[in-house]
Amino acid sequence: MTHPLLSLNGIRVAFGDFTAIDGIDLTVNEGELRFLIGPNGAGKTTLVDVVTGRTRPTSGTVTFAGQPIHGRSEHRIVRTGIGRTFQTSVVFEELTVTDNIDLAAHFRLSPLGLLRRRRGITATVGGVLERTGLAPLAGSLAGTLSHGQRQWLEIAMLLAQGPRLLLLDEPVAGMSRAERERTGELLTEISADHTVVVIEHDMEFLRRYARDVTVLHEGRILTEGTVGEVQADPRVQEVYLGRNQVTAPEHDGGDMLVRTANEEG
Ligand SMILES: Nc1ncnc2c1ncn2[C@@H]1O[C@H](COP(=O)(O)OP(=O)(O)OP(=O)(O)O)[C@@H](O)[C@H]1O
Repeated sequence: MTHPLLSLNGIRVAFGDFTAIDGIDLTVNEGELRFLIGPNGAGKTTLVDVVTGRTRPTSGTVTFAGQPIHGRSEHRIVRTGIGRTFQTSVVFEELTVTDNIDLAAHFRLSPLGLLRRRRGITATVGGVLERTGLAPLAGSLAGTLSHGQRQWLEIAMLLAQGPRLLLLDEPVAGMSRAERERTGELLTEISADHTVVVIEHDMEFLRRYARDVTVLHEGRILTEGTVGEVQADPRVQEVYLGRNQVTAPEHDGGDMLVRTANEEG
């Protein structure tokens, strides 16, 4: 049985005269690991911003765990169990890995509660350190971590908040091959007991770790399906290929998608 955890209905977002999201219906079921792809400017981040309350939709509804959440503040939406990472890092560099996770775990406390909290490695923090492979770095300052380790710390901080839905914005951008592999394994493992939505440009990563893929283009859903179905869709190839012919892409994902599709086709 599949249960919808997140449903977007008729979402539209206009910035002045420009329509960034143009009528999107999207359902993510409990336990899914869903990848959201699309060329630069397709509307992926804006869509995630709508879910997290950072951007109010011009029209449409967002339902999470059976409750309408559009119109709620970002703060309240986090408390309903939706966590996200950003393309830019949000860790406290001068704090240790443990302290960063510990602070995230206590995000529901008031400033006074935060000061009075029990510090150190609680069961939640310890569990997250183990799960993300950061236990050996527990006492290291976040500012000294490698790029990959920093990304894992951000995922660890999300996990510590106990969300039901994790939204990850380009988690493997800038990572080495080994770091991408470790991240893929981590996402697969996390998705065993969380629902995860990943925005990603890295097509090799997508091909290895994605189950279901939604392709956005110009603020609309172009297609949805398994990785194989999406790669084989001529409209998807055209969108990426067309874009590559017109402008040099910021990321190499489009090129890789087409190459992959041709290799397999
Ligand atoms: N605050 C804003 N004001 C005006 N236009 C915006 C704003 N935010 C996003 N846009 C525009 O909306 C469109 C969708 O942007 P968005 O960042 O959601 O795309 P994306 O698919 O995440 O792209 P990328 O892969 O480059 O991150 C783009 O044309 C962008 O310039």
